[in-house]
Amino acid sequence: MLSRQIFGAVQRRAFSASASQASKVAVLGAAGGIGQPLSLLLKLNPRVSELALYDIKGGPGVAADVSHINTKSTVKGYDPTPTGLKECLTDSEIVLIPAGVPRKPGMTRDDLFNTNASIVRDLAKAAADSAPNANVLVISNPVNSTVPITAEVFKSKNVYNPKRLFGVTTLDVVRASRFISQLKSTDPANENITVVGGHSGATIVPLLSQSGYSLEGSTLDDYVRRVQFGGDEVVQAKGGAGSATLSMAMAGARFAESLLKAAQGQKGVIEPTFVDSPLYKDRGCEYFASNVELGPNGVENIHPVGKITDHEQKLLDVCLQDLAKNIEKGVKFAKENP
Ligand SMILES: NC(=O)c1ccc[n+]([C@@H]2O[C@H](COP(=O)([O-])OP(=O)(O)OC[C@H]3O[C@@H](n4cnc5c(N)ncnc54)[C@H](O)[C@@H]3O)[C@@H](O)[C@H]2O)c1
Ligand SMILES: O=C(O)C[C@H](O)C(=O)O
Repeated sequence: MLSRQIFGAVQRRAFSASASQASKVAVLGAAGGIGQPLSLLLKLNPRVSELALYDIKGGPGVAADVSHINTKSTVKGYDPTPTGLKECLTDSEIVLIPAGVPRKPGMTRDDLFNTNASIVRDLAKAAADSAPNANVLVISNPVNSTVPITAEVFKSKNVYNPKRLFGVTTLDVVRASRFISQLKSTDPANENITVVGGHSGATIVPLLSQSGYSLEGSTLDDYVRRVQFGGDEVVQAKGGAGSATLSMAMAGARFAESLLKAAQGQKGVIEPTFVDSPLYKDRGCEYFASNVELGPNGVENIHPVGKITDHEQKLLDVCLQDLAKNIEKGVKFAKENP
């Protein structure tokens, strides 16, 4: 009885409000380090009515396990075949993609490109064919390049809708908020630090000044570095067994929840995300992460970066140079390897 009360309270805290609308959510890579806890969190979300789990290995097993949780949604695991993938994707409102290999110590996210680019390309092809109107949430790294790859695939099949493609950068904001709360002894739940740019190293630009903080000198440098290289902290600590999975699952579930809230009519839902953006196209960046208001059609309004300090401007200038190269690499790959 007590455990039911505790579970209910946790569930209500994690996902407020109930859903009236049917929402099928698919996870591609559902048996992985991120995929499993992400599937668990989605099963706890009352806004999800149907959970579709696909992996090249172990999808049905994860689905059987998660399906015993006593929430209303149905859960199905699909066989690792083209038909299984097609059925998993069909009628999905949201498709989350955490499929691909994670980093080991000493690797950059770009070092994952050779393996993950083709995995994401092939899953994007299947999504473009079977779920062309879904919101596609790319988690697989390097996000700065896998999002452009996904866009090129959708463009090649004439179904690209820039309002429905998202690189998931939520974890950067989660970290930036947590790390400032540790420095300032505040409640991290009340922190929401804006982070713009992309999702790797110097392309991750926290804008502390916009939350009224003014760290100086090495405290500022250390903070920025920790946000930019928070992923490496986890990769090091796991010592070869992968990268962030649990915090990422929370971040991915939060982003999916925000999209569902917006789709179900809630106004003013804002999340940071890496999208097709007008902000820095003139600097070679077709895609850029900033705060984005979500709506029933996906992207509703892309917020500009706004007022920043000279220090933040310098970080942004470095970011844009790296980001343009990462984006170009993804576009080139997709065009040369259709
Ligand atoms: N965006 C972010 O903030 C963020 C955060 C953490 C990790 N990541 C990235 O997410 C990816 C996954 O990380 P992980 O720790 O879950 O890795 P993992 O190896 O634990 O899991 C990956 C899963 O993908 C599956 N997979 C591989 N190819 C597939 C395909 N073609 N179709 C379907 N499934 C396939 C594997 O079988 C495996 O179950 C990595 O690229 C990692 O770098 C991104
Ligand atoms: O660091 C990684 O490789 C995984 C992820 O992008 C992260 O930020 O934790």
